[in-house]
Amino acid sequence: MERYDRLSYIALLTTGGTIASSRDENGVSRPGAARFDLAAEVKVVDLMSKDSSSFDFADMDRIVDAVAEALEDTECDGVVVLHGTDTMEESSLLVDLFHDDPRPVVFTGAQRTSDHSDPDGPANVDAAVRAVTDSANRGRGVLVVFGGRTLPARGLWKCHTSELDAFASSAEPRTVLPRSAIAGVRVDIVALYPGVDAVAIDAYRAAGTQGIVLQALGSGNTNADVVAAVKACTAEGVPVVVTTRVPVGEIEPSYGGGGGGADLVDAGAVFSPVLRAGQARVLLAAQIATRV
Ligand SMILES: NC(=O)C[C@H](N)C(=O)O
Repeated sequence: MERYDRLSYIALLTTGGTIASSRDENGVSRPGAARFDLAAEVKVVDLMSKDSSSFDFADMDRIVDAVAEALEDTECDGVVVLHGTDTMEESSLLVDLFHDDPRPVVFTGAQRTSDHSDPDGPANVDAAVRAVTDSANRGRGVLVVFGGRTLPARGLWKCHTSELDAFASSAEPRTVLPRSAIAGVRVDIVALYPGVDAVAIDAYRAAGTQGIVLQALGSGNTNADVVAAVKACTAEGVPVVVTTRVPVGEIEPSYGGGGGGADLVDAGAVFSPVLRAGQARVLLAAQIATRV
């Protein structure tokens, strides 16, 4: 039986977000430093102090590298990452895609600023630290502990703008990729809607996109103009991944008729069975970066 009764220390990486933010006299939130009293031995690494909605792939690479660096120390029992909620689904997935170590990596953050009269950050950090020290979480990949829930990063999406349990997840099986930076990889998301034309897809293709994620309708459907534009992309070797704007349920190519999911597959697109657009984009970028 695996022994896990020793607590050396936990690495706590801070990146900004609401958990580290306070509000000015106009009620506008801005990130500062995140500090907590914790009943565990914690080594704090201040990586960034940004709202996560302004993160780019280079920022996410920095988090991946910092997690890997923390885990190089065998005395480190696991990592907690404090992160804004807006793009937690992207960063936590990217770390998970490369995380080949049984020690837990747990993301958390907050919906309320640190100067709120009843902030949610302290309880979330406390729960995240406890999750890292829980031997049951070894080998589960990257987790998000937030608002009383413990969720796998793979399949995560932010499902509420203000509720304290802001996330949901539809986990899919983990496969781990060789670690590679994704900064510089260009993958674009195209939102589809009734009457959409090929302008956005053609513009991204002209801009040199390396991959396109379609946020399609229903179980993965659109119209014939989009199918033709997808065919032009895949003919040039630009991969196209189909997701949906519907938050829950499987995505599958079950319709024909010229613009259905089956037509998209005939045009060379591939379906993302579970991941929605934000995470499908990160997965495609990582696959392009690692040339899987
Ligand atoms: N609740 C939050 O953390 C939202 C914030 N805009 C962020 O993602 O950094």
